[in-house]
Amino acid sequence: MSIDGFFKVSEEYAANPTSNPYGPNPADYLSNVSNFQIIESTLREGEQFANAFFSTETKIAIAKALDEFGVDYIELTSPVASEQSRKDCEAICKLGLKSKILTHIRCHMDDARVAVETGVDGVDVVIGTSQFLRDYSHGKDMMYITQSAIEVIEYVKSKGIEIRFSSEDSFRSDLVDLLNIYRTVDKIGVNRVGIADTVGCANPRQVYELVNTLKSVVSCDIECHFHNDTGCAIANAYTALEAGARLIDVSVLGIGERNGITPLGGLMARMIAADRDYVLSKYKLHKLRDLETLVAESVRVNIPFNNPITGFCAFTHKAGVHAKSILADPSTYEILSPSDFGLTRYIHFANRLTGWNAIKSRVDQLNLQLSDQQCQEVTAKIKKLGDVRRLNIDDVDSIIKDFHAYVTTPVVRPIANGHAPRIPRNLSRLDNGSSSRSSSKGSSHSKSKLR
Ligand SMILES: CC(=O)SCCNC(=O)CCNC(=O)[C@H](O)C(C)(C)COP(=O)(O)OP(=O)(O)OC[C@H]1O[C@@H](n2cnc3c(N)ncnc32)[C@H](O)[C@@H]1OP(=O)(O)O
Ligand SMILES: O=C(O)CCC(=O)C(=O)O
Ligand SMILES: [Zn+2]
Repeated sequence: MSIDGFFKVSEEYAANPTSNPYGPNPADYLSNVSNFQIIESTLREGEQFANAFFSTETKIAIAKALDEFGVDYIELTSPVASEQSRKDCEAICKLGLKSKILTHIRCHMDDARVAVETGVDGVDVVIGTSQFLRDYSHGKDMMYITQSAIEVIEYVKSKGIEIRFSSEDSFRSDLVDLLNIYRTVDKIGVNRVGIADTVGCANPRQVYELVNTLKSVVSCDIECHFHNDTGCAIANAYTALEAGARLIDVSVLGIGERNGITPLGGLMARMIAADRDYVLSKYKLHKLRDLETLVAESVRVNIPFNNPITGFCAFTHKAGVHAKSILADPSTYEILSPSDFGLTRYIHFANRLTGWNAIKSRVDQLNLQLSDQQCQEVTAKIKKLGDVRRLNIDDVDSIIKDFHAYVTTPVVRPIANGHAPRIPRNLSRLDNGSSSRSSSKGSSHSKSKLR
């Protein structure tokens, strides 16, 4: 069965090699992988990140940057959280952004009354439905939850703005309870229902099943919110879209409660691999790095080294086998193209894992002429020094230049006959690893010559 499936996909791809084998499966009619929207919650969930404090000016700067990036919705902290939160919400509503502005409230009329007065385009209502939260958060039963949901939803709808109802801790809630309340709120006309993996316990299979089941019960859009406690937040978001959810909650760098939620950049990476045209048509990916830098600085963290897309080594190739192929065709070892994000690809050649193809490329960049065999010889010298210590570009360039000078200088050079060639002293010094020419200047990265 799975072997049949494998051959089928392969044949399709072989027949049309421009199609994307990692993209949405056309046979999956439920999938919204090519039709998703983003609810950007840096200014709500992100404000719940332990290190976050957003001044009004910072909130406005972030909201504008998110709008320029092209997110569909911007979700803001509840206006009842504090007086300044309410004023900031009003101020952001007055910016006239293209993204729709939402605020996030508890399922309570007091919160709803304040929210609708702020000028938001919509209200995201949430209430815990798991036994944990029913016992220890608000202490209400499902009957009470349903009645207050109906009251809040009808009130917000009467104000002519969007309303979403979400169950907090959905994956630890009783399925029958969940489907009953979602069916009820769908009938009274919510714009969206939300599923929230509040504690980050869900795995992709569970996500697929819950979204798929909910899809058969409601006619409105489904939004999903995934915490990343067990590292599944991006995979769960993608799977939710495959199962028919339409909207995903994200924050810049994934900031939020504990270790946060699905990150905007990581989701972009996942989605562009699936449907590049759709993602490029909607989102200004060249702005991602500046957006992440803005948020990282305001919450005083670094962008992680292994961040999708913007991590410092996200487009750096090192091993000789990889470098050779990348130089010939970047698709060999890249599923994402750095140029889609306004970024550059690097080949890291100053190390002992390098190969002669990468070194030949460096020789060309230095405008030197060495034969393939000479490149192999100089690569061996680089590896020798790389066995002894960490290298940088200056080390490699010196070895190459010295070798080049040696092989191109017309001096008498005894070769072969069982005798070792006479090596200039400086190269010999480098070979035994005692060079005093190591420089702290320059990184050990070189721009890929191709592209
Ligand atoms: C999973 C999530 O991230 S949900 C979003 C979380 N967001 C926030 O908490 C926003 C920031 N929060 C705040 O500023 C404050 O918690 C406030 C203003 C909302 C409430 O503050 P306080 O009244 O001092 O209550 P406190 O925070 O101690 O407790 C939460 C209260 O909300 C109630 N509550 C919790 N969830 C809900 C809900 N979904 N719907 C209605 N009421 C709720 C609890 O019963 C509790 O009220 P109680 O003390 O009368 O029992
Ligand atoms: O409103 C929602 O859907 C999600 C609320 C939240 O942050 C969570 O449950 O983790
Ligand atoms: Zn959350």
